Amino acid sequence: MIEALSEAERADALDGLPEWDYDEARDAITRSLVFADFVEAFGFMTQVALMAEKANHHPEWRNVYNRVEILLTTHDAAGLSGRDIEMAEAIDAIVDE
Ligand SMILES: C[C@H](O)[C@H](O)[C@H]1CNC2=NC(N)=NC(=O)C2=N1
Repeated sequence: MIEALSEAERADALDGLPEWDYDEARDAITRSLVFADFVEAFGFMTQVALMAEKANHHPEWRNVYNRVEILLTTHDAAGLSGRDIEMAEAIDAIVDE
């Protein structure tokens, strides 16, 4: 069982993730991305999917044409955990490639 982050831990982590918003209702973080077209969006999702599978930590997400909305939370912790922070950092690195 993994622990959800405390409020102070969350505030610290979010300082380092300026592209992510906190969703209080879900105890989750979200990021919205817009790509040039569907191929770019789905290429990004493919990279994230392979990384997520390796990490055994999976995003909740939605894709509409060139837009991808991502929500990260840890089901095993019923809230935001360090695993979500690591995944957000890894997603940011893929976006910035
Ligand atoms: C059994 C397996 O380890 C769990 O179901 C993993 C898989 N992927 C997961 N993904 C997310 N986002 N949260 C989890 O708690 C989680 N748990």
